[in-house]
Amino acid sequence: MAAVDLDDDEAARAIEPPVLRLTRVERRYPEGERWLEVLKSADLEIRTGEIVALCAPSGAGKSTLLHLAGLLESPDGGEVYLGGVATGSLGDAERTRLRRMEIGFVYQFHHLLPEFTALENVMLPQMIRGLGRKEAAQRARQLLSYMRLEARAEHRPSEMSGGEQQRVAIARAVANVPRLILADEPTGNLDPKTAHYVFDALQALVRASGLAALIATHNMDLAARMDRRITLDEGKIVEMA
Ligand SMILES: Nc1ncnc2c1ncn2[C@@H]1O[C@H](COP(=O)(O)OP(=O)(O)OP(=O)(O)O)[C@@H](O)[C@H]1O
Repeated sequence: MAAVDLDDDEAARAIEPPVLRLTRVERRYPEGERWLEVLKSADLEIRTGEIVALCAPSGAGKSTLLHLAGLLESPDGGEVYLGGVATGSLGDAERTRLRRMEIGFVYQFHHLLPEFTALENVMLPQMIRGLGRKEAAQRARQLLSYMRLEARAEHRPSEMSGGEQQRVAIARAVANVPRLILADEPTGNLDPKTAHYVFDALQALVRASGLAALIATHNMDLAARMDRRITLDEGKIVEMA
């Protein structure tokens, strides 16, 4: 039998469970007297190190998929696994704990707290998880400097550009060392050049920290730079060329 030649990293990745796995996931919403079937037997696997673009027309179910992957909603059928853990049978407290530990969210609008500085915004999720102020500040400074924002650490969101605010939001999303980044149009309100710059920062962080990311975007130039592209077709997840 021919030996398979894998390097150590590849071998480790092949053994470990996918960061995110959906099997035969269903989600429907009531629509008058009927049901709107948004996801119908949707399957997906995302592994460590992968950045996957989610490209689909408006209303196809991108946010629904991100909410299910982020344990913000539960499927009507099928299973969502995070790091190999089947989440369907978990109670609310366990789902919240897993979400806080494993997932970082990035939205189209940064949702930074306006009265806090960039540094404090990145410190906050860590302090909510129980880290001391000093350690949280140290990690926040590291992340901001990784994002080339050290000079903006003491600025409030209103004193920063859109691209800078979004880079702070990315630093905040990874502050608790999650395994998965879920992003909904993270560059949707940025000009094309800034969008690429923000994506560069996100990509570098995902690669450096061994995360995975699922990024909903309408920007096909950005999608082309990601490892894989998926779309939604009649409630199923389909790989794009
Ligand atoms: N809570 C809900 N109750 C009823 N219908 C819903 C609910 N959430 C979403 N929908 C419907 O499900 C479909 C998919 O919505 P979703 O927000 O996932 O799409 P999307 O691809 O993210 O769209 P967009 O790109 O416009 O944000 C839409 O037709 C939407 O109206």
